[in-house]
Amino acid sequence: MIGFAEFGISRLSKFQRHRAGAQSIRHVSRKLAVLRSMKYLNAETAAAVDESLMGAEVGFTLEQLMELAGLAVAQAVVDFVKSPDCSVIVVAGPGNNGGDGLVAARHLKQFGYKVQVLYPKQGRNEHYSKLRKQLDAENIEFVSEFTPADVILDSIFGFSFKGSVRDPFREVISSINSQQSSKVVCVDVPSGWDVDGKEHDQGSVRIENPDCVISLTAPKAAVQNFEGAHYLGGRFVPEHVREAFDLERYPYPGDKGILLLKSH
Ligand SMILES: NC(=O)C1=CN([C@@H]2O[C@H](COP(=O)(O)OP(=O)(O)OC[C@H]3O[C@@H](n4cnc5c(N)ncnc54)[C@H](OP(=O)(O)O)[C@@H]3O)[C@@H](O)[C@H]2O)[C@H](O)CC1
Ligand SMILES: [K+]
Repeated sequence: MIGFAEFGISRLSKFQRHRAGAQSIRHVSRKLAVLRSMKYLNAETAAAVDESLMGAEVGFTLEQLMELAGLAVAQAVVDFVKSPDCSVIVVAGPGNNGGDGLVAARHLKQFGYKVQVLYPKQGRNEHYSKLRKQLDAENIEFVSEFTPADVILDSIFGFSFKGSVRDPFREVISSINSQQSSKVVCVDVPSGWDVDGKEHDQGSVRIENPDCVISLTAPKAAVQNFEGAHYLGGRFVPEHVREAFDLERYPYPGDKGILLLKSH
C-alpha cells in the first residue's frame, strides 16, 4: 500500500495537502494501472533496448548507463533496508550486471554503509579495472569468501545469462543460498534464473528465495511471478525508444531514480 508520506506531503499547508493529495491519488492510480498491464521483457528484447540506447541515434555510452543503473541500485538498497547502519556484500559477475554492482558498491560506501565486494572473475573490459580502482580509492575491501553481512547484493548475472551456471559461480551461488541471516537483493534478474522465465532443470543452481529484485529499464520475464519486494531503476529511456519497444510510461515519483513496484 502506498502512503501519502511516501510522496513527502506530510508537512504542507491544508490547501497544498489537498492538491498534493489529489496528485498523489492520480499518481497511485497511474501506478496501479501500470502494474496491472506491465510488460516483461525477454532477453532478446532487453538486449535490443540496450543496443538502441547506445546506438547512434540516442548516443549513450555503456559507462553512463552503468553509472545511472548502479546509482539506482544503491538507492533501492537504501530504500529496501531502511537503515543507515547496515553491512552489504556485493557479489559481482564478469559482465555489465557485475559492473552495476561495482558502481552500487561505490555509492553505498559514499552513503555510509559498510561495503565489501566478492568479485571471483573480473570482466575483460578496461572499464572494470577502472571501477575496481575507484573502489580501492574508497578503501572498499575485496574478499574471496563470504563474511556475514546484512545484505547480499547479487550482481552476478543479468539479462545475458544462458544455460546452467558454470564455475566458479555454482559454488558462489550455493554459498549465497546458505547465508540464512542475510537479505538477498538481486540486480535486474536473480542469478541463475532463466531470463525468459522458462522452467529450470531439476538440480540447477540458482539464487533461491531472493528478498528483493531491482529491475533495470523494464522488468524481465524471469520475475513475472516474483513475490518479494520489487523496484524499478534505470530512468533514462527517451520517449521514442519507450514507444518503439512498447514500454509503459513508468510513474517514477518526482525527481526519483527508483520506483517501488511492490513492497514486501
Ligand atoms: N539498459 C539497462 O538497463 C542497462 C543494464 N545494464 C546491466 O547489464 C546487464 C547485462 O549485461 P551483459 O554484460 O550483457 O551480461 P550479464 O552481466 O548478464 O552476463 C554476462 C557474463 O555472464 C557470463 N555467463 C553467461 N551465462 C553464464 C553461465 N551459464 N555460467 C557462467 N557464466 C555465464 C558470460 O560469460 P561468457 O563466458 O559466456 O562470456 C558473461 O561474462 C543487465 O542485466 C543490467 O544489469 C548495463 O549496466 C547498463 C544498461
Ligand atoms: K543478478
